[in-house]
Amino acid sequence: MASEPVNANEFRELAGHVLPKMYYDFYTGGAEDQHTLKQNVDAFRRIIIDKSATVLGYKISAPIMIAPTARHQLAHPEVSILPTGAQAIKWYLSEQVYKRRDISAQIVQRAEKSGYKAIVLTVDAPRLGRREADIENRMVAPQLNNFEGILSTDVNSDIERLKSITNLPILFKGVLTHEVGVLLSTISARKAVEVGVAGIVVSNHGGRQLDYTPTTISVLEEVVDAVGGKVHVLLDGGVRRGTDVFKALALDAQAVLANVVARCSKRRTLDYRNAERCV
Ligand SMILES: Cc1cc2nc3c(=O)[nH]c(=O)nc-3n(C[C@H](O)[C@H](O)[C@H](O)COP(=O)(O)O)c2cc1C
Repeated sequence: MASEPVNANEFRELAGHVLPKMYYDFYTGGAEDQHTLKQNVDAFRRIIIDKSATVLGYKISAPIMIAPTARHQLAHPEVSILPTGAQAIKWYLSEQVYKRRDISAQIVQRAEKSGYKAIVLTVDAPRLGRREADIENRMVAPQLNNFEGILSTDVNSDIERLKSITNLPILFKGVLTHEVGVLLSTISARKAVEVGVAGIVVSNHGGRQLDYTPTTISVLEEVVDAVGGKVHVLLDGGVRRGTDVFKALALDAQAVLANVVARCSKRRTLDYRNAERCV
């Protein structure tokens, strides 16, 4: 042990150095051959967690992706350059779809040619959020005057337009609710499934668009339940630690299980390990 103990095993090892053997053995020992005691620990050790996940048919080593963020150049002129050897699976983020099919087609085809594997359509940014710090700092977004009237904000038309120009899977980013209009998001999980997206990102744009929307982690279960396993569900917002990822995964699993239980409710007993039999 190098310095201070950092886990239970190292505390036990330290105790072995400082306690009389009689007391150390009393605290740490088991019955007879101590087989069960060792087996308890070994049983956990034998379980190897495979953290990999599959998204849109691509295997990723952990269920973690990087959310799109604009204007990296404000931090550093070269900061948004992807390393040549990057193993990343890139998805193209589209804030808006253009009313003119040829402009949309041009952009999407460029993304396809550059090896992007999906189109992510941000559905919670028909206009920029009121960011008061930006107002105070006079950090005014460049006006997109040239685009006036050519951007669409109608999700139904957007998805049809996108589908007509690409075979790439399409995801909606910015879904917060299962039903249209129940909460504040313009698009619900059910609607997203209905119009044929491959996945949705539960997101409130990191709280940068509309204040007082629900937190993403609080609506995850409802959304997972609503899509019933038909499309991928991703989440962003407030994820700051690896344990946050596992909390989200746990809620996701809970929602899936609840869904299965609901569908199996007519059965007298439910074998959770074979729950898919009820589906
Ligand atoms: C500086 C910044 C710029 C962003 N730009 C975009 C953007 O252009 N399009 C978009 O869909 N989301 C954008 N987002 C939102 C992120 O994709 C993501 O939804 C959000 O940051 C997640 O919340 P978190 O910051 O708490 O992790 C941006 C976020 C930040 C912090």
